[in-house]
Amino acid sequence: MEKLLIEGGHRLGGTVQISGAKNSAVALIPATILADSPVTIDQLPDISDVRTLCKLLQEIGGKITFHDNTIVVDPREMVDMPLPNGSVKKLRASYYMMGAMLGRFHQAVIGLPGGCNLGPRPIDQHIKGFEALGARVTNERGAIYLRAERLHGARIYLDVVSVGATINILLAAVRAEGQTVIENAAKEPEIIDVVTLLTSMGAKIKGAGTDVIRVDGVQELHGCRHMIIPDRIEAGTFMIIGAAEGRELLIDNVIPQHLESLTAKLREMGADVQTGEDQMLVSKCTGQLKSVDVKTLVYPGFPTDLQQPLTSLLTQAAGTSIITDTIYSARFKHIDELRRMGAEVKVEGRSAILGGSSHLEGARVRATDLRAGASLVIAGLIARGVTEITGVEHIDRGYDHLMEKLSGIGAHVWREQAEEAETRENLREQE
Ligand SMILES: CC(=O)N[C@H]1[C@@H](OP(=O)(O)OP(=O)(O)OC[C@H]2O[C@@H](n3ccc(=O)[nH]c3=O)[C@H](O)[C@@H]2O)O[C@H](CO)[C@@H](O)[C@@H]1O
Ligand SMILES: C=C(OP(=O)(O)O)C(=O)O
Repeated sequence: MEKLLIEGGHRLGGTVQISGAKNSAVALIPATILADSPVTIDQLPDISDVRTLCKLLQEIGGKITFHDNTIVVDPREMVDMPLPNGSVKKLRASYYMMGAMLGRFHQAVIGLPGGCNLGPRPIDQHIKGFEALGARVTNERGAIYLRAERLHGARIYLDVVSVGATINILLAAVRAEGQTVIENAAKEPEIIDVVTLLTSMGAKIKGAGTDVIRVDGVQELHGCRHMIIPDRIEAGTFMIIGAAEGRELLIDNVIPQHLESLTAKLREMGADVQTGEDQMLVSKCTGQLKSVDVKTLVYPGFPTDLQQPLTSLLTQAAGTSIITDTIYSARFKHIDELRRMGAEVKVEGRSAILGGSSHLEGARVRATDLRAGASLVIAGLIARGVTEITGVEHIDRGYDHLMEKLSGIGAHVWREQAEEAETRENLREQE
C-alpha cells in the first residue's frame, strides 16, 4: 500500500482542471444497463469507483471500450448475473446495480454496498421505492434479492431526502408500465445529470431538480452520447485549497452555481473568490481568515461532502467556528487526525467546534474515508513540515490524479510505499 506525503506551507497558483463528477459517473455507468444499444460517456473521471463499476458491468457481460476519458458501454449481451459479494462491497454506488438490473431484467441479486463509513447509511427508501414499483425484496445474508413479475408506476414519497434512493427509483421506473411520481425527491445536480442521460436514451421524465419528479415509463431505451458534469466536490476541494494557500488559483471546468453555498462561506471568511462562466479564481485573503458557522444540508445547502475539507480551513480562522453535519451522524473521523497535527477542535454530537488560529505541524495521519482524506491533504498543505497520509485508497476512490493536479499548482507532494507496519494497521482498520 502507498502513502501520500505533503510538505506544507507553499503558496499555490496556476490552473487546475476539474474532472467529471464522481457521483454522476457512478450512476451513469449502471444506467447504461437499461439501453438496447451502446452508450458513450465523456469526461469520465479516472477514479477507482469508476473502475470498480466498469468491472461490475463486465462481470454481467457488458462490453466496454476505453479511450482517454471516454467509455463506450455495449449493454446488449448483459445478463442478470447475481453479484452478492466481491466488488459491490468496495463502493457505495454499487446500489445502482439494483435499480438498473431490476429495470432491465425484472430481477437482481446485489450485495449490500460499501462506501465511506459515516455512521448508519440505510437503504430502506430505495427498497420502499422498488416495492412500490412491484418488486419483492428480501435481504438474505447481506445480499438484496429483487424480483418482479412486472414493474408498474407508483406514487412514492421519500421519508428522507436521498440522492441514492431518488436515482435508484428513477432507474427502476423508466421502463416500468405507467407513471411514477417521486415526491420529496433529492435535487442535487447529479440527479439532473442522470435524468439528462436517461432522457437522451428515450426516457420521459419531468421535474428533475425539483422535489417532485414524474416518470412516464417507456418500453425501450436506446444508446446515446453523454458528457458528465464537472465534479462540484472536487472543485470545492480546490476552492478550499485556494482559500488556504492560493495565489490566484484558477479552477477550470466548474459550474459556479453548483457551489454557491461554499462560495458564500469562503467570502464570509474573507477569501477572494471570483466567478466566471465555467471558471473560478480563488486567493487566500491578505489578513487572517474569519471564523464562520456552517451547517450541512441537502442541495442547494452546504454539501456534507465538503464538511470535512472545510474543517481544515476553519482551523486557520480567527475565533471559534462551529460546523454541524445534519446529514450523517458520524462524519468526524478526520477530527482526531487533525488534532494530531495541532488543530484545536472537539466534537460535540453532530458538531465540530474549532478554536481557530491553530498552528498545524506535519504528522503521520490516516485517511479513514474519502473526504477525511481530502481534509488531511488540505491540512498537510497548510502545515509546517511533512505530513504522511495512509489510507490513500479512500482518496483514490474519488479524486482523479490528485497528486498530479496538486503538483501542477506548485504543491510539494509525492507518494511512497507505506511501511509494512503502516500497511498492517491500515488493513486492520478496514476490517
Ligand atoms: C455515490 C453518491 O452519490 N454518494 C453521495 C450520496 O450518498 P447516498 O446516496 O448514500 O446519500 P443519501 O442522500 O441517500 O443519504 C442522505 C441521508 O439519508 C439517509 N438515508 C438514505 C437512504 C435511505 O434509504 N435511508 C436513509 O435513511 C442516509 O443515512 C443519510 O443520512 O449522497 C450523499 C448526500 O449528499 C453524499 O454524501 C454522497 O457523496
Ligand atoms: C460519501 C461519499 O462517497 P460515497 O457515498 O461513495 O461513500 C463522498 O463522495 O463524499
